Amino acid sequence: MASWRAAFAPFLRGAFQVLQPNKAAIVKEFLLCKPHYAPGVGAIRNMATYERKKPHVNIGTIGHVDHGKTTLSAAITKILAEKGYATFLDYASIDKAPEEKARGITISAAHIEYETDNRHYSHVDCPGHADYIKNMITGAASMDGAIIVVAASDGQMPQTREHLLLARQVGIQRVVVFVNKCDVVDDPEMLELVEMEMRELLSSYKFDGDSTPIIMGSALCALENRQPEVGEKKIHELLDAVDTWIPTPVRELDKPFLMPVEDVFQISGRGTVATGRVERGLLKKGEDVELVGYNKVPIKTTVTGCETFKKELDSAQAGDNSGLLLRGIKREQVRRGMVIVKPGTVQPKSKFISSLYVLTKEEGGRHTGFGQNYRPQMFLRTSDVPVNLQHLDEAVAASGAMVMPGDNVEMKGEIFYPMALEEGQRFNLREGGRTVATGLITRIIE
Ligand SMILES: Nc1nc2c(ncn2[C@@H]2O[C@H](COP(=O)(O)OP(=O)(O)OP(=O)(O)O)[C@@H](O)[C@H]2O)c(=O)[nH]1
Repeated sequence: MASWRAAFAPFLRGAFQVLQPNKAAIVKEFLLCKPHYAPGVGAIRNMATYERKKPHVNIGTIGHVDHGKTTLSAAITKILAEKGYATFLDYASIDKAPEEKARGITISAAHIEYETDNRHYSHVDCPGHADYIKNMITGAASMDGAIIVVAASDGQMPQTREHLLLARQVGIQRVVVFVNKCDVVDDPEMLELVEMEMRELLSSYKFDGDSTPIIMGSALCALENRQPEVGEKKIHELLDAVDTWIPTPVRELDKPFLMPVEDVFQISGRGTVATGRVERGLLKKGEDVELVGYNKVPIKTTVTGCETFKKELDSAQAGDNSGLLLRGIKREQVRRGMVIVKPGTVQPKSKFISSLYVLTKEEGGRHTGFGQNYRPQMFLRTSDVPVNLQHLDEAVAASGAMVMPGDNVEMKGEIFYPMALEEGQRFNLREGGRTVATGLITRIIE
């Protein structure tokens, strides 16, 4: 261990010199083996090679604030660590949010690595607080399936519903429900009610409400080694349900490479690393790429290193949670929301036609309608940019017609930056801290 640290000492010192003290502390955390925190960011040097022995799946915990997502994430690593399938991460090392908030930097979702007998997982623990929903969206954007955590003591709450809706919108087909805190609820009727209401809610968001596995347990009991019948046993049941109910996605390996950027880091002496989940294709170390988004002309560069969870990858491929080391690129040139693509395959665009569904008040949306030139924030892959919306039909626009909550409409959109827009892509519109509409790009105009 000592020699390991000694090897890194000059590297760490270099990093600290160029960074503000608070940022330096964060970089130190990345480097001193916190593999759950940023899957693609290690030192990209002298590391083990990642072996693709099991199918890889991206999942995560979603749900209302304080319902137990972080406790459950910690409990999963504890139970799997006993089988040698994970590194045990206690609650404090996963729950970074308060610390990050105090430092005034973006609250991000924490990534955790583990495996079961059948699959290898990257797990993201999404912050539940409504203020952090933006990060939940980008976290969920990289999930293939999710564990929705709902406390038996509260039942479903606003973010239970909002997270489920967003999960649906970012393309998650199946979720598993973990009804947590069952250690403090004795009344079987109350548990039955929570289950029944969750099944109804799932169906209302077009998940399979009848067949979705619902596990009743206690993450805290599992973590604290007590009441194994609601603790450890239920974590095993949950993992079995995840293994069997959430399908291994078919990855689009034969398409041109595309990875939306979730985060960017400067590794002193090495360069800039962009992390994210590869959406499609395959990229080998040494290949040229372009950064598309926010600029009219894509930025050209070469990927000189790929890694996942501090292990080196020969190639980053669809589904991988990766970090890509970009040659000759400054930290400031890369932004969350850009995409890294095979050169020439994606052009930045800003005008499109979309099919929109406007959420009702009951779904957490607006109470009133909106008219011509409505300007909410558009969330697309990992980006969020302001958008201007207009009626397609000029006569309708001239009449001053309003779009009302509950409406399905076709509208023209223009975003304020050229981004990697594609037909068939889903997005969300948000305003004042809530999701107001969900949409689908049906045609690119320009
Ligand atoms: N009694 C009981 N308490 C629990 C259980 N699981 C979590 N808690 C407690 O509930 C509180 C919230 O748990 P967290 O894991 O932080 O909840 P969270 O959903 O991750 O919260 P955010 O990250 O803020 O959205 C903590 O005080 C936990 O100790 C459980 O199974 N039983």
